[in-house]
Amino acid sequence: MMVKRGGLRLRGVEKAYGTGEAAVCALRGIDLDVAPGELVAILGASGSGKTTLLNVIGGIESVDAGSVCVAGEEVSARSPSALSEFRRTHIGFIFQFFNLIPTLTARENVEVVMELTGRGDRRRVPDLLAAVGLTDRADHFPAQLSGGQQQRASIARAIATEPDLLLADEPTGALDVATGRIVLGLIQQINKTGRGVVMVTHNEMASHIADRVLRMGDGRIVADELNAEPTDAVALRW
Ligand SMILES: Nc1ncnc2c1ncn2[C@@H]1O[C@H](COP(=O)(O)OP(=O)(O)OP(=O)(O)O)[C@@H](O)[C@H]1O
Repeated sequence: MMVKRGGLRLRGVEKAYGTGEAAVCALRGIDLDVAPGELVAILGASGSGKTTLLNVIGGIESVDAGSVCVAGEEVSARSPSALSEFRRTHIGFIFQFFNLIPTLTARENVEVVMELTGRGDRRRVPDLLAAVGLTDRADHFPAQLSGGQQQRASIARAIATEPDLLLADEPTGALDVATGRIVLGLIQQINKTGRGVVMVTHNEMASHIADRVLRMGDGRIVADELNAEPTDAVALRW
């Protein structure tokens, strides 16, 4: 039986950037439970706190108050080194602008995270690249790849370490519609292997692939809706 992973429990999470009069309050008391294996989309206006929430879940940002529990582990109140250990073990990230290392090929970008984290099986790299449709571009550098191909390489990299939870920040934001649909399809496939996914998007249509849609406004979750029938990415139109 498939094991579902990557559940979340956030309680009273607050986060501000800066101090005193210049402080910007990005999260104003977030309570959130996500079941293991759920695919959650987060929508909301620019500046509403979506990326901050994703970064708090992924242990990229610390919190000022409250607790964050991911895949059964308490993340808040960890030291920076314990946080990076947590990220290595549990989280895969996908970003809007791919964040590949420009001096490494697609294959090497996948291999290097395995080396750095000591996780994943290097013999699986060809399979990972095949799964994202990049076999014939494996030895190309990022600058020699299209945006969609770079995002596919970054997806292979994100799952190379066998994470419990995939965090995607605007994964289709820099892509055309057809390419975005392919990337969303890959995200959906990864979710079907039991991994949790939290995806920030500006695209209402992209959120239709999710089991659940959260909307943020001014540092709070202002709506939380289950999607009874998530759409297959291949059928998305926008
Ligand atoms: N490093 C930072 N330093 C200071 N303020 C920040 C920082 N990062 C984010 N903020 C502020 O925190 C608030 C929430 O930002 P966040 O990036 O989480 O929003 P968002 O919903 O992801 O926005 P967008 O859709 O534009 O990416 C905004 O007011 C933003 O200006």
